[in-house]
Amino acid sequence: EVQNMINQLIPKALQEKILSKLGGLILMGSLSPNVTLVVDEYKGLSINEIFEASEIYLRTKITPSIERLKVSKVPREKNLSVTINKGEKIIDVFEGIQLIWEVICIEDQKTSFDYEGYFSNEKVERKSIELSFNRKHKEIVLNSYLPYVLERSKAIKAENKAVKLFSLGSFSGDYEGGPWGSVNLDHPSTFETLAMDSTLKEELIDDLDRFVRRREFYRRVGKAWKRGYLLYGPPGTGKSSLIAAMANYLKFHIYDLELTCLTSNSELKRLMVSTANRSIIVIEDIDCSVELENRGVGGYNQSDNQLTLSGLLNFIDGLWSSCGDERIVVFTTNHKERLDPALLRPGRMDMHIHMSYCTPCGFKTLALNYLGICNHILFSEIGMLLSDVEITPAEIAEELMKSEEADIALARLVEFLQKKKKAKDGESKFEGGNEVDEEGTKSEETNEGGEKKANRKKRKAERRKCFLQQKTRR
Ligand SMILES: Nc1ncnc2c1ncn2[C@@H]1O[C@H](COP(=O)(O)OP(=O)(O)OP(=O)(O)O)[C@@H](O)[C@H]1O
Repeated sequence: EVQNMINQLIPKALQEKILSKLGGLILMGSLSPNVTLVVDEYKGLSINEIFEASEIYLRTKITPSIERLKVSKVPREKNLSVTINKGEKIIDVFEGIQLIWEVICIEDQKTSFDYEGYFSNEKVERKSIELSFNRKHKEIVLNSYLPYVLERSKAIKAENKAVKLFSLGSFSGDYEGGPWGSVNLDHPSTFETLAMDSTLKEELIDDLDRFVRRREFYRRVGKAWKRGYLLYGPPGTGKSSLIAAMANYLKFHIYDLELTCLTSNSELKRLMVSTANRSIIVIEDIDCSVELENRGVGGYNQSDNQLTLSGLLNFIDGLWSSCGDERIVVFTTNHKERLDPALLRPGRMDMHIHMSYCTPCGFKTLALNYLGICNHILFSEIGMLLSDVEITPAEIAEELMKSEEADIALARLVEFLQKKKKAKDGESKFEGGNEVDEEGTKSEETNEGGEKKANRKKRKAERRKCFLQQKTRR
């Protein structure tokens, strides 16, 4: 009754003010046993992170009894967003404590003056979320429950995030990524579909998991929160597919850093600082991207007017990596043996990952991906042939795509592998007779392949540059 009288006589806002002035000491017992936290949408001009997190968290707590929901979708977001409407209440339980959430919307008048001094009143909606619970649980709510809501919302956000591929020159029309243009990645590659050594795959997944959960560790030991991977192996063994699988697994955006588009360290720095946290910076074909070796490797030439390997490495290890969080850098190469020792030095790239020719185990993953089968009478023959010849997963994938019938596709694959084996047997006989000559020819072939690739990359870079220039002119 006393409580009712107080409620009738003193407005709620005034009650709260008195309570806070008295430190809540005197009237606490006689007033409501509940306390309400008001979470406004904005704090000044900035969005209130707790509001944002609560909204996301409450989406997962929607029950069938809720009558009014709001649904929306923003451009480029994959999923619809369903939230509770104003006035609706949601009950949550945390460590046995009952918590009541309510969405509140208050219409307000906003007075503004235009440049001629006329003022106008416009109606604005102020949104807030209220959280009520028994006041004796205040400490638990503030110290455990709200941090939990923040953590959960972060995870939910990450799950729903559309992974993007940022590159120089592939503009989607928006400039949110600064000099980078972006498209949704939509690459279907995942660790499940990736044909690679299963132990290595597990090691890599563990490494990534450890990396993302060690924010405190990196802070404690004073290391920038970044990880470097070097992927090496012949073309078509899945290096790009692995990068896509990593991005899909972590929900990190990819920045495809094409070094051949750049001319100086300062340009590189500008691009690197405009990359976002929780992203993977990819530098493909580092051995033939730019002639870094001729540009002052090892720190002799630190000029900002040139692009140097030392400039790149110093920046990755130095200032840039400490400007942000959760950075992953991936270098790929088809020729690890051609890399500058500075890149291979211990501590530079945390993990060297060899993407090999297709193994019998990798083949089983591909057969499951492409034909939907886990076993077949031809598997053992294919396994034996694969141990004899060097075939990339890309080649196997191409063969498996030639028929939807597993029997036909596998029979064709056997034929294909047998042909390869015959060719290889013939080659090795030939090699036996002309050992010295062949070695020379072989290394020339490899060099030629490398040069061809370098030329291809140069042409691609030229095209990108042209595109960028046109874009700037427009
Ligand atoms: N290990 C793999 N697992 C599953 N599919 C693969 C694998 N390797 C290659 N493929 C298939 O072959 C295609 C080409 O492979 P990918 O581009 O990933 O190879 P890469 O090693 O990056 O080649 P490059 O060195 O020429 O860039 C992929 O789109 C995929 O379909």
